[in-house]
Amino acid sequence: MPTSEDYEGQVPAWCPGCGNFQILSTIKQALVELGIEPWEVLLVSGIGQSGKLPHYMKCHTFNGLHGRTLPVATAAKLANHFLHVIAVAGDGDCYGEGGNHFLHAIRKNPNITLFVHDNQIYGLTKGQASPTTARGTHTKIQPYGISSEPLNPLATAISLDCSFVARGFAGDQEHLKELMKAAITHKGFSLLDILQPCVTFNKVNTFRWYRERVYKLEDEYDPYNRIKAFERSLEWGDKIPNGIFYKNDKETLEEMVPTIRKEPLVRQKFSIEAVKHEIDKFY
Ligand SMILES: Cc1ncc(C[n+]2csc(CCOP(=O)(O)OP(=O)(O)O)c2C)c(N)n1
Repeated sequence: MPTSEDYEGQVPAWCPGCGNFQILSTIKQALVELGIEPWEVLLVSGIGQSGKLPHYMKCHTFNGLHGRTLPVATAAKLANHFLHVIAVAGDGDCYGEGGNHFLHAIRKNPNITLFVHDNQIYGLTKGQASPTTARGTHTKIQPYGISSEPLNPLATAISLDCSFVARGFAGDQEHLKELMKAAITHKGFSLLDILQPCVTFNKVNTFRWYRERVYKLEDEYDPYNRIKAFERSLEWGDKIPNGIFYKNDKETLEEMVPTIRKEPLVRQKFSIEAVKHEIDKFY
């Protein structure tokens, strides 16, 4: 069985008090409790403070371009679907620069896990607005206030019939760990949006601000009811629900590709005849 030390990477270079520390230690705890060995995991990221997370863990890692986390993660999963592929991204990285990929990864439904460190700001580049920044927020380069409506990632994902949609809070690690475990073990594209205070550039959505508002979805809440899930995903303000909002059991991308059903692509011998044979079957 793996231990947390097996996953130990470099010392993080984040600001003291950053919510990313809790996310990092919770990912390690979740993987250890699931009995997943470091060599069975691929962590993929783009660019940002959150994008640095794979450097701080010892497992397979890929640090790609800003916004391109999901195409890399999807390709890796198709190449070796025996790996647990976990993509980590910031709200800017995933919903802004990578917004197009976010929509289409949900539609494709590869069996990968996505953790979004949602601090409602661009952290690495020092505090510009991201797609989840509240309307009217003032930043150093948006002194008149943000004019755009914030993107609601959960509502967007549910509207696209995403296979698993959840939200957690970096300040409640026990609950976050259970959500991470559920997301990793779910078969299908799993989104876990994580409320992650940025102590340096977001002075509004602080740990205290969240603690006063977050609550867990009720035990009797049914995550298979898509319409109810959509309604709950719109709740934001004085009360912010966390938990598993929605899930379904639909077929994954890998299951729909007949050539990799039995054996991952990386373990197959490449032969042009075999490829021609597969193509001929369809035409
Ligand atoms: C294509 C491209 N556009 C812009 C940048 C500059 N850039 C690097 S990180 C970043 C924002 C990161 O914010 P977010 O994804 O929310 O992550 P955080 O740092 O808050 O964790 C930007 C705009 C870049 N590296 N590449």
